Amino acid sequence: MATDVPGAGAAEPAIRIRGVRKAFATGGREVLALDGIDLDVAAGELVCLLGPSGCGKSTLLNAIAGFSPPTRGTVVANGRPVTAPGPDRAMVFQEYALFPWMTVERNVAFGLEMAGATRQEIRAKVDALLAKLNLSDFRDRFPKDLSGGMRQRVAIARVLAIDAPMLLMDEPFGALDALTRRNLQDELLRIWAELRRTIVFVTHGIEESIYLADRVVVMTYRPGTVKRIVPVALPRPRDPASAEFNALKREVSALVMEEQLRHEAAEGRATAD
Ligand SMILES: Nc1ncnc2c1ncn2[C@@H]1O[C@H](COP(=O)(O)OP(=O)(O)OP(=O)(O)O)[C@@H](O)[C@H]1O
Repeated sequence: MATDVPGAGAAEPAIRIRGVRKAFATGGREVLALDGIDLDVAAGELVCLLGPSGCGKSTLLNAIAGFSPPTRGTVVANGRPVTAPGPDRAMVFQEYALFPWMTVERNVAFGLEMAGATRQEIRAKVDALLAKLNLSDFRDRFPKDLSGGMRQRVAIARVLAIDAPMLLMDEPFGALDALTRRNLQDELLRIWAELRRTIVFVTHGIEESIYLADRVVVMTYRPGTVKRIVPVALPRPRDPASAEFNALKREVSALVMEEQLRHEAAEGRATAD
């Protein structure tokens, strides 16, 4: 089917977003968070949603997750219209979302227990995931005894345990220091290369988006629309010090900066009102 929708190709995409608009009513006022979003994400693709605070990245991710349906437009994921959260779309949040009263092992096993897996299946899968994420020595610890990076690893292991074909990640590494962040980015890329899940990753880190993504979707400040899609054709592992990486970083920074300035101008107007 001929189409000019960004990302649209011959194969059925993993995510098909058409005409999505999302308005929130707050204090008698309407906030238009998203408008006219058209986007396709291919199966196995890693796409970053990038833009300044308030441009609607989380709102769009929540619409894909089924947490908050759009006011208008449609989201189809894995061939089915999204009307509610589903086990085919696993979410990873910035604040880990672990059960504090469960050990690492139990946290990772939880989704499998809920799905009715046998004790043997659970044991095999949890062992493999803990090994994959370098957590085997920490299986009996509680979240409070782990660093932020470790907790986020547990959160990722937990989501991988349920075998969702799609991972939706909302600034998952935003609270981590630079070194831990790079480590987890590398682990995510390693796991993604092995398992080839579809990943939609929200960030406001320009370097992070270019380091990770097949395509960076730069969004406009309110209402959030797709401003530009920047394909990142650099081979992995990517070198942030390389000339090619920096050329892309300059291009994406300029786009984000335009929206940041619009954001500041809008806030200035709101304060003056
Ligand atoms: N439940 C809500 N009620 C009212 N307004 C909301 C609600 N959720 C989001 N908004 C507004 O919609 C806009 C987009 O918010 P959203 O959180 O999606 O942006 P974001 O790009 O993810 O920002 P950040 O990077 O700060 O998380 C913002 O102006 C926000 O205030």
